[in-house]
Amino acid sequence: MTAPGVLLVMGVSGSGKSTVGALLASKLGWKFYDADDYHPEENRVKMGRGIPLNDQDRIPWLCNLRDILLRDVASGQHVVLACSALKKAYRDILIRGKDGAPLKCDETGKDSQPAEVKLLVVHLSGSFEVISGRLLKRKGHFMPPELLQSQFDTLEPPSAPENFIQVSVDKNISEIIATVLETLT
Ligand SMILES: Nc1ncnc2c1ncn2[C@@H]1O[C@H](COP(=O)(O)OP(=O)(O)O)[C@@H](O)[C@H]1O
Ligand SMILES: O=C(O)[C@H](O)[C@@H](O)[C@H](O)[C@H](O)COP(=O)(O)O
Repeated sequence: MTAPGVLLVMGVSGSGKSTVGALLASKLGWKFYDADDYHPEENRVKMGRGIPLNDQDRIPWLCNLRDILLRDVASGQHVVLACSALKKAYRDILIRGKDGAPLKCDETGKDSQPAEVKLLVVHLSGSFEVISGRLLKRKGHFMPPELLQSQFDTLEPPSAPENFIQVSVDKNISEIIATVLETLT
């Protein structure tokens, strides 16, 4: 496959996004962003209190991430982004922005290419039981395991025509990394 500009490692809380994303970026020599680091304080406080985020909380956060991706891709930088991106509309924001890809203008002011980010979605998919077991063991994280059910309720797994692969979280980390790297070659 032609290498995408961005690998989006997505899934519910505890599915392994941060672990897998950081390792993939290191193997590929790509830049790594963990979307958790970009949540405004209000979002972190809300989740910390056990209240799930809603669209209003997530959309500005996703728009900010989209701006970061666009900037990096425009400068030729390849990126791995670990981000829940639970709904298709959220992934669309990362790819095309909130109002669909605005047209980029060239120096003459004429419209040229839409500013779409070429992105491969890696969906880390698993059962509630396996993932909640991992969350209960994870220490020092602001996200309470009690929010996992709402994450599953919100999740819209990627489907055609999205550019995606689904990888089971039942695999060990090395197998997950190998599967993604094989897809890229
Ligand atoms: N494939 C896996 N097999 C076993 N443990 C895993 C796997 N992926 C992640 N973990 C563990 O599960 C926990 C949640 O992973 P993490 O990367 O924090 O998930 P997320 O970023 O999606 O919330 C961590 O303790 C991590 O070490
Ligand atoms: O969209 C959301 O509701 C959040 O982004 C959420 O999905 C994310 O999982 C938290 O930020 C916790 O972080 P972890 O995914 O690392 O548990």
